Amino acid sequence: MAMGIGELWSQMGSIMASIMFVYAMYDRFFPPHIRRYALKYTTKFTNLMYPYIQITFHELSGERLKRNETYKVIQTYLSANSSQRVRKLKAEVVKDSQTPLVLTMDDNQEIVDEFNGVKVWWSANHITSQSQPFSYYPASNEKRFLTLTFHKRHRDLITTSYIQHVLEQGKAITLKNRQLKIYTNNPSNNWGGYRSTKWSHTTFEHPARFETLAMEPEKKEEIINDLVKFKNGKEYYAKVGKAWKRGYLLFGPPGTGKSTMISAIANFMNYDVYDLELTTVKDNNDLKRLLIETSSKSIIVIEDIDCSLELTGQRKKKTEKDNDENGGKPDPIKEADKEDKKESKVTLSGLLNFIDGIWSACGAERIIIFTTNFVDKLDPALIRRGRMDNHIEMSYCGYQAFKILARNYLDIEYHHDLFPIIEKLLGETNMTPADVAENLMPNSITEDFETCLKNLIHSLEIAKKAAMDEEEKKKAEDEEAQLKVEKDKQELTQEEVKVKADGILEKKVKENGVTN
Ligand SMILES: Nc1ncnc2c1ncn2[C@@H]1O[C@H](COP(=O)(O)OP(=O)(O)OP(=O)(O)O)[C@@H](O)[C@H]1O
Ligand SMILES: [Mg+2]
Repeated sequence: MAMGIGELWSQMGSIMASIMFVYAMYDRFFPPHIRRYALKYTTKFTNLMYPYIQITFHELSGERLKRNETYKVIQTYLSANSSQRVRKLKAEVVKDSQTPLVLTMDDNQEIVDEFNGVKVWWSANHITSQSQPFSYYPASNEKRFLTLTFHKRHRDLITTSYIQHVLEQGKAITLKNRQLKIYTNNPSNNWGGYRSTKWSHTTFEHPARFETLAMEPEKKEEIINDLVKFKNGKEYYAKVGKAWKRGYLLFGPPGTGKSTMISAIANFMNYDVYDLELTTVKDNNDLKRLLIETSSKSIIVIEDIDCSLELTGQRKKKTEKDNDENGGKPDPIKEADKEDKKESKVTLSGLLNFIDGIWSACGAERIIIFTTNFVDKLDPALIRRGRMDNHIEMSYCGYQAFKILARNYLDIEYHHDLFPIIEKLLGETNMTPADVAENLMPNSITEDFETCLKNLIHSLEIAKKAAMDEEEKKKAEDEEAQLKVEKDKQELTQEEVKVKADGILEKKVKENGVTN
């Protein structure tokens, strides 16, 4: 294109001026019907001569003049792609974004974009209207719009592929820049009030990332690959006819990083987190209503699923056993706990429906995560593959995990002489990453990293000794219990001999009649 769009406009301007002059003449000398006729044909003529097509995107649309999402998305695309080339920019504060100040092109500025070798021109404009319509937004009689200009021979390419490309890119940038949120459900009992909402939220700013998460590198890699596959799996899920969602079960002792892993996943995927507290959900119906109000690209988390509700078969059996241990009487503390949970009537089948019933089809690209300290307590139906697709064990700190913590907390990137001792001790005792991390933190600003490593060795030795003592105590208790069983058995045998002897005697008495 030899001629710039600005130059072209100035030429068009002089053509239009001549046309206006002719109109003015018409206005004076010709009646209205002739003028209308002339206008129709001059417009046709101009369109024939002008080889460009223009599309406008207005900032406000609809009867109530709501802000048009497409306008915002295009603005985001333009400011990310071409704002460096514009001289006059406008700074705008954007809500819920990591980059709150966004620079967009100012009025009457022009951006040239290229798509598949085809040039297009974007310009920002406004018109000032006289009347003041009703609007949700601060009073303004300026109507803003973006104009896209392109040659008519590229009409198909631009109206189908290019606009689609701009919207997709703009949305992706908006998502990437958005401020993540963490939601928690309000108790169902409080939903009725004026302007009450089912979820409350705040910004999610947890610093956990996969790089700082202490676990075996191969396992971490596997999880990351699984997440990437899920994120890019839109077509795959559509092809196999499955709802685009994935379930993760994180299990392991306290302090092994289950909650930290959830934050790392949220940051990695750029998803919001819905932290679902089941005990405050009244019934299955309310559970469905909560699900409907979650958005796509989110993680729904139920922490400590084994404690959330009486969802497990085993738990019920355990309660009965507890009562037996209590001489048949119910334990008052556990009874009070049960009373608290009675408020919630969410059932296992309600939860299963929530996860993969027809309700899970509303919205897409969602991850559901359960965490538990006791995986064996859970009902198999709840965690079967297909529901919880990926079972991840978060275990005690191994040597590889320790090296990540040493890098995080002490900036040790290389091998240290004390590492082999730590490696040996970690192999001999169970210490959670939370405890290892705690030991690696300097107790005062004067403590250097070597002292921190020695502190850890000291704690590991104490833990090892405590574990050995515990093991010996358990062994002694087991032996004692075994001895008791054998003694009881012996006593029982003597008793049996006595009963047998009594029986024989009785029989003889019966046979011989009353003895003298
Ligand atoms: N694998 C880990 N990598 C990095 N830091 C960890 C890891 N595990 C635990 N931590 C540290 O320990 C703290 C507690 O960990 P976290 O809350 O994730 O444990 P958890 O498994 O969720 O425990 P719980 O079962 O009690 O909920 C975290 O704030 C983090 O600093
Ligand atoms: Mg936790």
